[in-house]
Amino acid sequence: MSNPGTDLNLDWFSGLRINTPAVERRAATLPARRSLKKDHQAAWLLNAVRCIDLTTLAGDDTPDRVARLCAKARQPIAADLLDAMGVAGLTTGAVCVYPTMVAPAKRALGNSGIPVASVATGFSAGLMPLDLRLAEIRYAVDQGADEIDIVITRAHVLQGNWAALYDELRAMREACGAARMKAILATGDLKSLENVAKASHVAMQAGSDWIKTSTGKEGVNATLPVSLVMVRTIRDFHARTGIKVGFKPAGGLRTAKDAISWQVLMAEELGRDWLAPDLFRIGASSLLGDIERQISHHVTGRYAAAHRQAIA
Ligand SMILES: O=C[C@H](O)COP(=O)(O)O
Repeated sequence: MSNPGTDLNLDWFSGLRINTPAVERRAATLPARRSLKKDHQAAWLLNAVRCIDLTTLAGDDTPDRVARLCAKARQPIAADLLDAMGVAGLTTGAVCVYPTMVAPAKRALGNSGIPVASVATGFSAGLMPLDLRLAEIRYAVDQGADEIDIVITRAHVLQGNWAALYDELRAMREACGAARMKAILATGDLKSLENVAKASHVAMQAGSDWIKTSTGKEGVNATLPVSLVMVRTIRDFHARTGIKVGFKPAGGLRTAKDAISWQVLMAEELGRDWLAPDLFRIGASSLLGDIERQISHHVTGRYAAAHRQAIA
């Protein structure tokens, strides 16, 4: 189901103030919370795997590297470990690549049903004329992308130009056609939590299916305080419209502990519906290795040698 969006409603956030110390305090408690932690840790790690957008966004990406990544997306955890846990058919949520790598990814994923996400709109800075950014979206869709991860114009946020932000996002949404859209806010560039919340509102009003923290290329990428602010705007948007928008933290998530912390955030702030790949993705290039290590430890009681785990 995709988000049809709403008109631009500035009054939903014009008086918005954020108590930063309170947000930071609340975020700091999340990694230690018990709700999802100990008992079912392996199950939560498996759930994180099915929500990963397994990503390669490097200048030296090649079709071969993308094919290896896709093989990992199809079989993210060693078969013997999954057998031991009685789990079958586990894949990552998607594979995320640059537009010219969409076709190799589609080929490698075949009929696995795993979606291909493409970044577009002049990733990662987005500083290109709008018609070229829209053309890039259409190219990626034409190549077979199922999901498009766009970047916003940070200047629109920094200048409080909400109508311009809304209009560009609407045009991007339109260019996506049937593909689902993730709006990357690049929160590390937005200067304040108020700006993060306001940009989140506008992105949802303009019809984003997920809002995403970061490109992985900003100086500061996904953090728990920023994520808390974003998921609370998702909650607010849902309360006002009945529409469920997804969340994608991305950039710098590398450990199984990170995967648990962000799932605790989703469960506590939004509820269990937001723990499925339709509404939750983790954008990560190097998280899977640590998750596999922890699952291996869970199954065998010891840590596997690094060479046993395929590169994620
Ligand atoms: O969208 C995904 C990010 O580029 C991933 O960032 P990462 O390489 O820090 O995991």
